[in-house]
Amino acid sequence: MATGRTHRPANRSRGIPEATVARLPLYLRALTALSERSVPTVSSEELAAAAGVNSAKLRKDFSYLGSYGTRGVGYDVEYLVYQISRELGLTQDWPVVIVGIGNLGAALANYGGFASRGFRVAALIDADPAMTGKPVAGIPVQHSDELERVVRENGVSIGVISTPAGAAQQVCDRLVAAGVTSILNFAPTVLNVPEGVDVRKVDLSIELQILAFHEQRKAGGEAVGGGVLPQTTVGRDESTDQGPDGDMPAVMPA
Ligand SMILES: NC(=O)c1ccc[n+]([C@@H]2O[C@H](COP(=O)([O-])OP(=O)(O)OC[C@H]3O[C@@H](n4cnc5c(N)ncnc54)[C@H](O)[C@@H]3O)[C@@H](O)[C@H]2O)c1
Repeated sequence: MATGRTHRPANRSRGIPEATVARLPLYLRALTALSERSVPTVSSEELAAAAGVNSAKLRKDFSYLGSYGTRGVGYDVEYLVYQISRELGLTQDWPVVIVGIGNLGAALANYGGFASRGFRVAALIDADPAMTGKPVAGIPVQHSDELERVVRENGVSIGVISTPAGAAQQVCDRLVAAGVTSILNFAPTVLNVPEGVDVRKVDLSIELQILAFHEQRKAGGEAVGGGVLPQTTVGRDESTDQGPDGDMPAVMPA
């Protein structure tokens, strides 16, 4: 099996840099909050602050969408919500399957934020026969023997893996063979996937390690190797305010 790509510099269809794609959900979240308050327009500075992103970067990102705002007025909130949703493919419903319904899988299944963003949890799958038929978040868990049928019948293209690390590659292979082309992997292991399959990896312990690094630096001011590190990143949200083409999101390419 071919090794999965770990870096995709630009969005396949429109040449949007991957770092911009990673920030679009942040803009969308901030814009949705404005929309809910019926705010009609927003300046790049206000939106950048709400999204936790630098405003020059925001303007550059929006230029990829062909959205330049109106001088003195700003950006039309509703139109930007529509544009970003369309760009992210959120104007359609995405059935998602979660495999591994333990502590994490159950928490994910119970998370209401997926449905409100167009991700419908179509099925829950677990290898433990004792789990079969048990409802989690109102959805009966199905045995992993059913994985291929469930993927096919629900037209699932996004799979979430929350199994132990040792089972993740095998689960991934079965999901891909069944037709899944995007994987969100929570298991602490690197997955190999064929060309054309996207893997994103979430690892909260890595985020904590990065915070620990900064805590250590704040406490001592000394960098690894004895040199004092530059102060520019202190107080920055490194998951959103990235370097020139740097990308350190909480959800990482696998
Ligand atoms: N990414 C993160 O930030 C993060 C945070 C917490 C946990 N995790 C990881 O998520 C995974 C799940 O953690 P947890 O605490 O929910 O574990 P858990 O033991 O509570 O649940 C794992 C579930 O996977 C099922 N399972 C095992 N093999 C399977 C297979 N082949 N097919 C289908 N289901 C299978 C088990 O029956 C069990 O229900 C672990 O790999 C853990 O390291 C990641």
